[in-house]
Amino acid sequence: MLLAFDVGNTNIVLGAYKGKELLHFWRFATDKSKSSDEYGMLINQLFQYEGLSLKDVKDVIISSVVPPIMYTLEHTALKYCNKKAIVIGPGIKTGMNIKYDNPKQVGADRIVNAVAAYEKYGGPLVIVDFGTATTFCAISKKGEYLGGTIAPGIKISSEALFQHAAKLPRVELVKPGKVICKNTVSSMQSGIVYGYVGLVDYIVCRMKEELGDSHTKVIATGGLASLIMSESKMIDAIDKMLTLDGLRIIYERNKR
Ligand SMILES: Nc1ncnc2c1ncn2[C@@H]1O[C@H](COP(=O)(O)OP(=O)(O)O)[C@@H](O)[C@H]1O
Ligand SMILES: CC(C)(COP(=O)(O)O)[C@@H](O)C(=O)NCCC(=O)O
Ligand SMILES: [K+]
Repeated sequence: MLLAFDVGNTNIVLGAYKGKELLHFWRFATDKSKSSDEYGMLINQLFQYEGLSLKDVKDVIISSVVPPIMYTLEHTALKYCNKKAIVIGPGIKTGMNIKYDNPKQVGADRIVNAVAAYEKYGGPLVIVDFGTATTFCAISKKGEYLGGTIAPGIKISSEALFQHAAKLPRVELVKPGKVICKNTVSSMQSGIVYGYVGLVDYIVCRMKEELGDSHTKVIATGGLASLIMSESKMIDAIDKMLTLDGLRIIYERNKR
């Protein structure tokens, strides 16, 4: 069994693969104050609940955009799975040519998404990942990582709005159905959700123009993808498991 960790700034998504099959996945908070034993016990409990055993873990692979948690998670893998984790970074074969000024600067999650999406859908591609930040990545027809855009995430944008205005409450992220709204909550929901759809469609539209290929596919992933997809004119499909699948694919390319 392969244990794959996708460590984001808000959540860790953990997947257990048997070959190509995703047996189970779990999502828990990224908590820099948790110890390796606390993560070990958490994972052990999740495994037991599903009738799995940590003894069956053959390898561990980690993609992280949160450097300070890596020592802890690598230690968890060593102590509870008896494995040295494969960490996405220098020395790992991704099979993707990274055209960033400094390839080391690209978030590991963006590269992993790109590898999975190119393998599953082919290029050219735009990938939109709705996480703490919303990232847009462009992949060429021949599978090069060309670069992209980073925007503030939907949740943190809405938090900022309520934190900085005394009379604005925290609102649920849903579509209010109109943009001429007659109360504070709906007005904020309109600004956040429809405003965000505008952001996404504009960036994707420009990316397609820069790519210059009308066959460009647009794939969305991340927690809040479905909320935006339902209004967007530019997103072709949602693939919730993109990052975990990318980890599985990269693992296959680097098997020891
Ligand atoms: N299924 C979901 N429904 C609603 N909100 C979600 C869902 N999953 C994640 N979120 C929210 O979306 C934001 C981004 O989450 P996530 O995709 O896990 O980000 P990251 O990869 O940066 O950790 C978080 O604020 C999280 O609370
Ligand atoms: C842009 C990100 C913060 C997104 O992270 P997430 O929202 O998944 O937590 C992450 O990919 C990152 O830290 N990237 C490094 C900068 C870059 O990709 O250029
Ligand atoms: K992510």
